[in-house]
Amino acid sequence: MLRIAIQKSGRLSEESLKLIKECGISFINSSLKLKTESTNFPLEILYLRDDDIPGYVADGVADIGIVGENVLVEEGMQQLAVEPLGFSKCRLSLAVPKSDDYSDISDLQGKNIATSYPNLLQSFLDERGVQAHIHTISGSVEIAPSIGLADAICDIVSSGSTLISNGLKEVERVFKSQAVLISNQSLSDEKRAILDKLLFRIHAVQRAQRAKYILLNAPNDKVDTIIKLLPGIKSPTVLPLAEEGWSSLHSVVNEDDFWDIIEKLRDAGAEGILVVPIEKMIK
Ligand SMILES: Nc1ncnc2c1ncn2[C@@H]1O[C@H](COP(=O)(O)OP(=O)(O)OP(=O)(O)O)[C@@H](O)[C@H]1O
Ligand SMILES: O=P(O)(O)OC[C@H]1O[C@H](OP(=O)(O)OP(=O)(O)O)[C@H](O)[C@@H]1O
Ligand SMILES: [Mg+2]
Repeated sequence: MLRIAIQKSGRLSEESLKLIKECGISFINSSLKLKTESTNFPLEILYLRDDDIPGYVADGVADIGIVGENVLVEEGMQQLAVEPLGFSKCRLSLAVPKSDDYSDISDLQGKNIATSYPNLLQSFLDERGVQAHIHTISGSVEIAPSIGLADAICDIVSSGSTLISNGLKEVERVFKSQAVLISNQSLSDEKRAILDKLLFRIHAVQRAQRAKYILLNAPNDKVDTIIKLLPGIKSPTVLPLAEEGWSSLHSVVNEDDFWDIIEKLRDAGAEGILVVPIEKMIK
């Protein structure tokens, strides 16, 4: 049995649970139970505060975990990282009151900065030769300038709406983060084998998230031109349509190239283009 620690409630919880479910791992989810066992995979889930997850994984209380890279690096536990998971993307940024004249980082020399990430902030300031007073608080950081607690803040930003609502503007990006899978460094062979199985499933889910299945119809004389437009795929499926002189082409395209390709395909004579999500993709 492998033990995974995930955040009980917060910005990582929903996506962490979704990933586990998309891997075909079932469990009974109750908001009151802080430990559950999967009914069809050797996995036990522990629901914890995110800040505690790296420590528990390092100590072997949990075998693996999902946590923000910002927390992992803040706690000096980068060595536990297995791989990024592509969700809970955000940045750690410095912000000042919107009416401040800010030109560069030297403006923060000697200032008070409130943050929940003192280590990440300290190394950012050190690298730039700026000395400031770091005031560590555990939450509601954006309130600090308006109550006279600090001149600036360093906190998580995603859409930027919390900053705007609190009369602040983002002035420096300190760290880019996303959710990361972490693991204890001395797993037994049995646990390592379960982790490999889980990683195999995670990769299939991740590959599918980036890919779309595309189906289109084209006159036979356009098929060769259209095949050349489909990137990265050696050989798309070509099937004859019931209508004489027409074919149906099936292929997989990357989400990032999607709109670009769709336009080119249409210009090349493709019709009835269907784009369908893919649930799992095994190489
Ligand atoms: N607005 C956001 N958008 C995307 N990701 C975010 C956002 N805010 C935080 N995160 C990421 O999610 C992680 C957890 O954020 P959250 O705000 O839920 O933490 P918390 O309040 O410390 O939770 P806990 O109660 O577990 O200690 C952060 O460390 C960061 O990596
Ligand atoms: O740029 P935005 O999209 O506004 O997101 C940023 C906010 O999100 C996080 O807080 P959260 O809402 O998770 O609450 P918390 O402070 O209680 O953790 C973070 O601490 C910021 O305050
Ligand atoms: Mg926390």
